[in-house]
Amino acid sequence: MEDDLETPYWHLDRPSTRALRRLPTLTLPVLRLIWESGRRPALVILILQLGAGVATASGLLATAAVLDDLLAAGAAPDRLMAALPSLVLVAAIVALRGAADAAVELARARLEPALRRAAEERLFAAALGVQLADFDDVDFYDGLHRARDRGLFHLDRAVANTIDLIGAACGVTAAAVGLAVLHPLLPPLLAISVLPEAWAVLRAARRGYAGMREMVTLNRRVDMLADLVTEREPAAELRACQAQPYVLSEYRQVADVLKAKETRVGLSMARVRTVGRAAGGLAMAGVLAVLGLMLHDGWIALAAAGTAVIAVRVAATALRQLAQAANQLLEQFLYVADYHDFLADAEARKQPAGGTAAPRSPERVTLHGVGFTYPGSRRPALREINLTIHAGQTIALVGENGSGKTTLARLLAGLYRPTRGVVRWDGLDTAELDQDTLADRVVLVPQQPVRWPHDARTNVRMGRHDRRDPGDHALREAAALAAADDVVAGLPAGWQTLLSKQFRGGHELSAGQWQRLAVARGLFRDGPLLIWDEPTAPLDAKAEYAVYETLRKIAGERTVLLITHRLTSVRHADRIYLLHRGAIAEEGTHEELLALRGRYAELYALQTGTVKR
Ligand SMILES: Nc1ncnc2c1ncn2[C@@H]1O[C@H](COP(=O)(O)OP(=O)(O)OP(=O)(O)O)[C@@H](O)[C@H]1O
Repeated sequence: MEDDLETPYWHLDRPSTRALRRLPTLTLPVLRLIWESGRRPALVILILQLGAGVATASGLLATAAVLDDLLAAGAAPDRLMAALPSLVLVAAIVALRGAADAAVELARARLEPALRRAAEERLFAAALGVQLADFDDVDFYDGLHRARDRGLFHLDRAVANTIDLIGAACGVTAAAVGLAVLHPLLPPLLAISVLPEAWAVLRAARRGYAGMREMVTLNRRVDMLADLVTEREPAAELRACQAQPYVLSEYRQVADVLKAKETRVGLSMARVRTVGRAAGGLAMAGVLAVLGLMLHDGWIALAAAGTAVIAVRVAATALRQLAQAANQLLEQFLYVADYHDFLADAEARKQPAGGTAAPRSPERVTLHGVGFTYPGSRRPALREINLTIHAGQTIALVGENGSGKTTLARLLAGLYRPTRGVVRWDGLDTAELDQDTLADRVVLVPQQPVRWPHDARTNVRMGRHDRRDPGDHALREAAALAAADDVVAGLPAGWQTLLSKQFRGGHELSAGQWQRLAVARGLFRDGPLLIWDEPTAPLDAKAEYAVYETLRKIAGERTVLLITHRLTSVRHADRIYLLHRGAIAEEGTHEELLALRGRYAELYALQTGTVKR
C-alpha cells in the first residue's frame, strides 16, 4: 500500500517546479484578468495602497517632528504647544491611513466577486468549446478538473494575496524612505534587522512548498474518497455492497500517511521560523545598540533615533506580511498555472468556427473506411466501416457489449471525428462542414441521458432550448408520443416540478421515467437525422410499445438510426448492421440475416427462445 501511495495509479497530475520558475510570467495573466474584470476597484486599491505608503512615510516624519519638539529645551507646556501642530498632523495621518485601509476593503469587496465571475466564465466557455473526444483524453480531463477544483479557488486567493503583497511592499518602502530622510545610514540598519526573519520566512516557504508538492497526490486521493462518501450517486450501491468499512479503511491508510507528512512539514517550518525569530531578535538588539552608539556620538538626534525604532518595527511588520503573502502566492501560483495551462490547452483544441453549412436534410449519409481510436487507447473502437444511409430509412445497429455501436452513433452525430476514413453528407466531408449546422440536423437520445437538475418542462425543452413553442403545443405533443405525459401528470407541480433531490422541494424520478423524458426531449428537438441509443432499455412494456409506435410513425419522414439489444424491435428496419469488435460483421434485412445463419441468427434465436439444442 505504501508503494501504491508513493507511485499511485491515480497520480495523474505530476507536480512540478515550473510554477516557481514561471512566477513572473504567471503574474501577467492574473494582472490582465484583474484589469479586464475589475479595472476600477483595482485602480482604486492601487492608488489607496500607494497613498497609505505615503501616509506611513509622512507619519514617521511627523512623529520625528513631534519628538523633536517634545525633547527640545524649555518648559513642558511650551514644548507641548510647539509640538501641537505636528501632533495634529500625526493624528490626521493615522485617521487617513485608517480610512485608506477601510476603502481598500470596500474596493476588494467589489473586485473579488467580479474576478471570480470572469475567471469562472472563462473556464466554462473553454470547457464548452472543446469537442467530446477531448473529454476522453485523460490529460485534458485531469487538467480541466484541476483548473476547476483548485485553480479557480486559488486564483481568487492569489488576487487577495497580490493586494496584500502590494500593500506590504508600499509599507516597507515607506518605512525605508522615512528612515533615509532621517539619516542615510538607517535604511541599511533596517535591512540588517529584518534579514534573519525574511530568510526564515522564505526558507519555511520553500519547505512548505516542497511538502505541498509531495502531498498533492495524497490530497487528490482523499478528494476522490470524499466524493465517494458524500455524493448521492454512489450512496446506494456503496451501502448495498456494505463497502462502508472498506472505504473508511482506505481513507485511514491515505489519511495516516498524509497526517505524518503534514506534521513533518509543519514542524520543520515551525523550527525554521523559531530560529528566524530568535535571530531577528538578536539583530534588532544589534540595531538598537548601533542606534545608541550613533546617538552617543551625536550622529543622530534623540528624536530621530526614537522615530527610527518605530520605523524599524513598522517595516519589520510590513516585511513579515510581505513575505507571508509572497509565500502563499508561491503555492497559489502553482494552481493558477494549472488554470492558465488549461485555458491555453482548451484554446488550442477549440474547433475553428465556420465552413460550409451542412445540408438541411441530407439525402445520403456515407461512411468510407471509417475507423476511430479513443484518445490514449491502442485498440481502435471502430475499423473499416463502410455504409450508406438514405433519407427516410430506418437503420439498426446491433451487436454485443463493447462492439462499437455507441461510438459509431456518436461519429454519425458528428460528436467524434473519424481517426481514419471519412463521413460524408450528400458527398460533403463532414469534417469541413460548419459544426453548428451539422449538430443542428441531428437528434441524439443517448444511452444514459442527462438528468437536468431543472423542472420537467426545462428537461424536455432542453432538446432545443431556443425553439419557439407558443402554448407549449410541441412540448405536450413530444411528451404524449414518448409516454412522458403520464409521468408529468403524476408530478406534484406538473411541468413546474423541480427534478432534483439535491435541492429543497425537488422530486426524484425512476430510471424509466427519466428515460421517457429523454425520449420526449429528443422528439421535441426534432431534426432530419434521429439517433436512438438504447432508447427503451429501462422502459416498461407499455412505454416501450408507445416509443416504438412513435418511431414507426415518424420513420419515413426522418432518417432513423436505432441501437438496441432487443432484436425483435429491429425486424422492420430497412437495414441491420451487426457490429463485432468494431467492424461490421453482418448486414442486411432481418430475413437476409436470419438466412445467413450467422451471429445475428444465433442472437435472435437466443432472445426469442427458438435456439436449437
Ligand atoms: N470514452 C472511451 N474511451 C476509451 N475507450 C472507450 C470509450 N468509450 C468506449 N470505449 C471502448 O470502445 C469500445 C466500443 O464501445 P461502445 O460504447 O461503442 O460499445 P457499444 O457497442 O455501444 O457497447 P454497449 O452495448 O455495452 O453499449 C469498447 O471496447 C470500449 O471499451
